[in-house]
Amino acid sequence: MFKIPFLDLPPLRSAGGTVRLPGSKSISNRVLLLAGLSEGTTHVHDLLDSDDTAVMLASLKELGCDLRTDTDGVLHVTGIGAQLRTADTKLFLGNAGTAMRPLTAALALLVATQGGQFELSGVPRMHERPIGDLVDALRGLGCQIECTGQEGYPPLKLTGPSALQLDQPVRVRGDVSSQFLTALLLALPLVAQDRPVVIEVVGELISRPYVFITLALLARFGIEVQQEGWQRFTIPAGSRYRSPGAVHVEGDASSASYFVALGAIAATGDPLRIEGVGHASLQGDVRFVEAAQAMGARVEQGPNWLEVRRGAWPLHGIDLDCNHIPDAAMTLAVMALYADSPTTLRNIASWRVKETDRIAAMATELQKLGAQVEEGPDWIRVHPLRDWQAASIHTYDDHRVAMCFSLTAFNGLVTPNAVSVRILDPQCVAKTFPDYFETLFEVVEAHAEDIPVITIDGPTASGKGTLADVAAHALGYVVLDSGSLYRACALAADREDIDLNDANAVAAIGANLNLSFKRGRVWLDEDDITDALRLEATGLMASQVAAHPAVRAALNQLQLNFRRLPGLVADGRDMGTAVFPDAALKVFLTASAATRAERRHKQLISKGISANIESLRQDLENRDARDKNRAASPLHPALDARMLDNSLQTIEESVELLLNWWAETRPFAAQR
Ligand SMILES: Nc1ncnc2c1ncn2[C@@H]1O[C@H](COP(=O)(O)OP(=O)(O)O)[C@@H](O)[C@H]1O
Ligand SMILES: Nc1ccn([C@@H]2O[C@H](COP(=O)(O)OP(=O)(O)O)[C@@H](O)[C@H]2O)c(=O)n1
Repeated sequence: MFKIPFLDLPPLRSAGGTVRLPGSKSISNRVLLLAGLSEGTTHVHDLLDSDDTAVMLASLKELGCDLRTDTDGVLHVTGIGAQLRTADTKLFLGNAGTAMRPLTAALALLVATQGGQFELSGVPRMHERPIGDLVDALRGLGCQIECTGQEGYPPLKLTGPSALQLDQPVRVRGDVSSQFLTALLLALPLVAQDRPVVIEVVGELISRPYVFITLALLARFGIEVQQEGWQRFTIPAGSRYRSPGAVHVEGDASSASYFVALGAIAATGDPLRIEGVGHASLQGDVRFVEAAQAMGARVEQGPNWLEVRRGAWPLHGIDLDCNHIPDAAMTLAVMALYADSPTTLRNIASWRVKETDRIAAMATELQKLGAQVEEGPDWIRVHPLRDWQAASIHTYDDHRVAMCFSLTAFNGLVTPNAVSVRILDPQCVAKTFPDYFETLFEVVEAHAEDIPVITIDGPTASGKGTLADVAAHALGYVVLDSGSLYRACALAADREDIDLNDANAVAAIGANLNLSFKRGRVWLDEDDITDALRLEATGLMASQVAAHPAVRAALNQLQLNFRRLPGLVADGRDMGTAVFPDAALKVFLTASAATRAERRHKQLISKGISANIESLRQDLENRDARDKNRAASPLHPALDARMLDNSLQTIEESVELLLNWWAETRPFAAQR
């Protein structure tokens, strides 16, 4: 996950390959609640690992469920068998609507029948998301619920016991959110032992596919709800939650929408294969596929997979009632930018009460890119965009805003003047798809020259590696420590007893280096060479082999291969002058010889390697001289490098300066 303030996406050009989707959020949290209320143990496979499921799991634990994850990642949930184990608890539910609504209903009924007190709260945004219709329905049954902040919104205090009146149908509004009905359907079996319980929906039920998921999962847990259309539901007398044993959670169909769109926009060669959802999925959002097809996507599907390619290009504008795919429909608003005519998405009033007011958010952010957008209370119209502006996209703590705006990075497919897109707070995707951006980068390609590079060159122990690591971390970029390649090459040659003056023999070793980088360690073939690499003796050998043009040529491609999405910070001697001459920012980092000798001394001592400061200084001055005076790629600043002497700076000060310089090169600096 990119835990950084912003992630810059350079122009992306094509897509292809295979994506395995994380588990569905809707299914995961419903399954968890049902397993938590059931008797017996449920073995949950492919559960989504996200903020929202973490909230539900923490709540179940608090309520006394036994949770265990085995080495295969299967979660074993032993439920409370509808019996409260704790009577007075506060639950913090973050911004997880899929936890707040059903837990409110279940706990309100449990305290009404068994006594106790629960307080349910969340983040500030959760306290702005209405829950009044559910509270009213539960109060109508006899539950005691207090809205401790504003009436109709969390936080809530649930107290009991209290008498329940179950002989009349429970009435709930269905036209604002189907989550209220889902909450009641999931919870009312708790009180349907002696008599059937009837729920009547007031108003036209929206988002029916989500209710369909609820009914299907209830059936798996032993509760067969009788349904009369979408207005009346009866939970039969004698209903009891029973664990079905194993449950496999489907891939998240809403998450699939970004990759379906990606295929429609950019899979011009191989298709984009999406594993985890298909025509047999329970989730209504798989019908996003039909909308994408209407816009031009070519889709093949099996029971649990999809393969998507570009069909029509540009895409076609559509006019669609999105009631059946409320979450996935946001993706259409971004696809609309690549269309040949305006796209109108209707019947999306529920967008206004999600993680953020999604109609307003989409309109504002699309306009930042230059798009013409119109909106109404329950609709949005997006016009095709050809004259794009680089933009910094606010994500409103809304995972879907972040994910769907990543697709705007393909603007170079409809304009010659491709622009980069900045996604603010990219870690908000943790709500449903923590590794979304990593997954995206695995199946998309950019032109190498579009992938931004920062180079940091300079003499030994000036702090290049340190600065490169911290800066790369802050930007979410890949790091190349080019010195380690020269060091590894020298080490490999030395191990084979090759004369380090034999340029061709060392170059042959360099061309076939089998290096891998795993969890901060460096491996040469089967050997962990991390520690050997850092020895001063290895540095000296590296400087020796680095003087051979043939060795430099042999290692060149290896270094270019590090230019990967979303960007690169490369440190060495000739990163800005020879390997990445087109880098957007080149820094030449120096510090006095005395300072550098002192730093290297401290560094070695801290690693338990003994060293003498005078001889270190002598060695580094010799190495500087050799690096500066060699014929092949000598150490010198690039003409367009920015000079940074950090002798008197802390690491933090150097990093801040570099990031400020970087911000100046970015097209959206003003919007930050
Ligand atoms: N600006 C700085 N101020 C103080 N110490 C620094 C600074 N930059 C780096 N160092 C320290 O100097 C040592 C050498 O830095 P390193 O990044 O390994 O240098 P290089 O990659 O240029 O050889 C490290 O222990 C590092 O913590
Ligand atoms: N891009 C690079 C990086 C390193 N090198 C050589 O490899 C040696 C070791 O590099 P390094 O970056 O690991 O060295 P330190 O600066 O960390 O001591 C340097 O002294 C250079 O001679 C190079 O020639 N070109």
